[in-house]
Amino acid sequence: MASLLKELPSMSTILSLYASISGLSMLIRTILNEMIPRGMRDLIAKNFSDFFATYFSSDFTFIIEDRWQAVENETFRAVEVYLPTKVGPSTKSLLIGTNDTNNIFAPPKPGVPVDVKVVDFFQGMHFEWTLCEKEAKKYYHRQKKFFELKCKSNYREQVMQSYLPYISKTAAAILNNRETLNICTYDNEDSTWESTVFKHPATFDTLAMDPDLKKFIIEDLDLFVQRKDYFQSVGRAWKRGYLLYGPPGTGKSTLVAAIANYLRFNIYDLQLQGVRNDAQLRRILTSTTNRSILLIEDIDCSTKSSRSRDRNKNPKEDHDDDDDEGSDQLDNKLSFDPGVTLSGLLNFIDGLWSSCGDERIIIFTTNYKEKLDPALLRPGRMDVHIYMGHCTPAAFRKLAFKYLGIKEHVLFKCIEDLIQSPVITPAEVAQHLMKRGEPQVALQSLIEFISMKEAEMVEKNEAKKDEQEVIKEEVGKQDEKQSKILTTSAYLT
Ligand SMILES: Nc1ncnc2c1ncn2[C@@H]1O[C@H](COP(=O)(O)OP(=O)(O)OP(=O)(O)O)[C@@H](O)[C@H]1O
Repeated sequence: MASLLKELPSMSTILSLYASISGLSMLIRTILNEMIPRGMRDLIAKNFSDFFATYFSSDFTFIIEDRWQAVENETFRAVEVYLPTKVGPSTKSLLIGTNDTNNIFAPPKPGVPVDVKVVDFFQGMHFEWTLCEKEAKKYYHRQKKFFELKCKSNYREQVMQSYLPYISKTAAAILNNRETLNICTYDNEDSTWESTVFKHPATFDTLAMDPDLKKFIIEDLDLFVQRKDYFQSVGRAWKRGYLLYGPPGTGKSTLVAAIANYLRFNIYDLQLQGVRNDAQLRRILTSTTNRSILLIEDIDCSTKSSRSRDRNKNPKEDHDDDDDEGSDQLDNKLSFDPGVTLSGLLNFIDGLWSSCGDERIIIFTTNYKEKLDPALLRPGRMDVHIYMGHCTPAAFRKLAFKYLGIKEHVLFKCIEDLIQSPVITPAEVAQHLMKRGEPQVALQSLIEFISMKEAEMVEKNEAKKDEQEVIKEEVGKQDEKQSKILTTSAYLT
């Protein structure tokens, strides 16, 4: 111990060493202050402190689950779109595949496999992403997916303020420029939306319909996507409902395809028949993503009309129906499934659940608007009602150009005269124009078809007239009989 104390430097040596170090540091500081400008000095100091803070900072993990408070988590969706673009050499495996069933040569798209680390750099920060899966507690619940984002804990603020908004923006740009759209149908067994590539060639340009109506729809869609702030300021959900009605083959489905292609929105095609109850309907609807179209075709088959078909099966229901005839019947069960109500559906359209999700288009189609429940037609429910009617001369010219590549023909005048009255649908016109050979052959066959349909219609109308005459005569006879009875009873009293 004594020898150890002897080896220690003396107090005066320590003091003189301290004096020399502080003198040297003052000299260095003075030189640096003289030579390096203030801005540069601050930057160096900041980088030094950042480096030490990062180096000694502990790790932090963000968890981004696929659902957020009962709805789809848009942050999860954004990361799902963004992350495959960051798969680099440090990633150990890659998920690849394509859902383009129309094209077996379609190049596979990359995806992020479960439990594989993906590294990303943003503004000098280093991030590690992993997609994880959590087993469902019950066999009929779907597996939960979530992303883990690992970073230094002092990046937290920047992740929230800049990194995640940057990811959302990038994902939106990727989705906007995507080449293919998806159409999704609900798989009841797996309780998920199954998607497949949607490659419908219909556009507003190929759609044969009244030019003013077409212009109106395009302007309405443009206005809708531009008015996020407006919807917020008037306290309405950023949604737009379209009811397309008209006879079969007039282009309702084609218009839906044209809208999807125009807006670059995916389509969720929901068959209400398969939905068990309102709770499931809510789950299905809240698991659709933003910037999408919810399509429910033949909505009339889900309401009053189909229920009346079922009446024959259940006389008790028949009795119930008679009681509330003419009312909104909001709480009546839809016929195909006693668990789904129209009110459940309306709740999502303009009720409390309507605020779930942004930038949604809801489209109902029907061949029989008159059969729809009045509750569905009330102002404010479906914003725009669009009638898709029989083929007009303008629509015919559009189809002729589309199918035959001609703008004029000697037979056009004859066809235009024939279709002044609503006899033929665009689908029927298209069917004839698709015939192989010279345009003359196709147009001739179309003329014959329209003439035949017109003759059929005249015949039907005549038959109807005759029937009405007979009924009128019958009613007249009944009235006469009744008045005789009344006169007799008046005499008797
Ligand atoms: N207005 C139209 N413009 C262009 N093509 C049309 C039009 N209407 C119908 N067609 C053609 O007819 C076919 C059937 O049309 P579509 O399925 O869109 O009719 P729909 O009104 O939806 O019929 P449904 O009520 O039976 O579902 C389409 O494949 C399309 O090629």
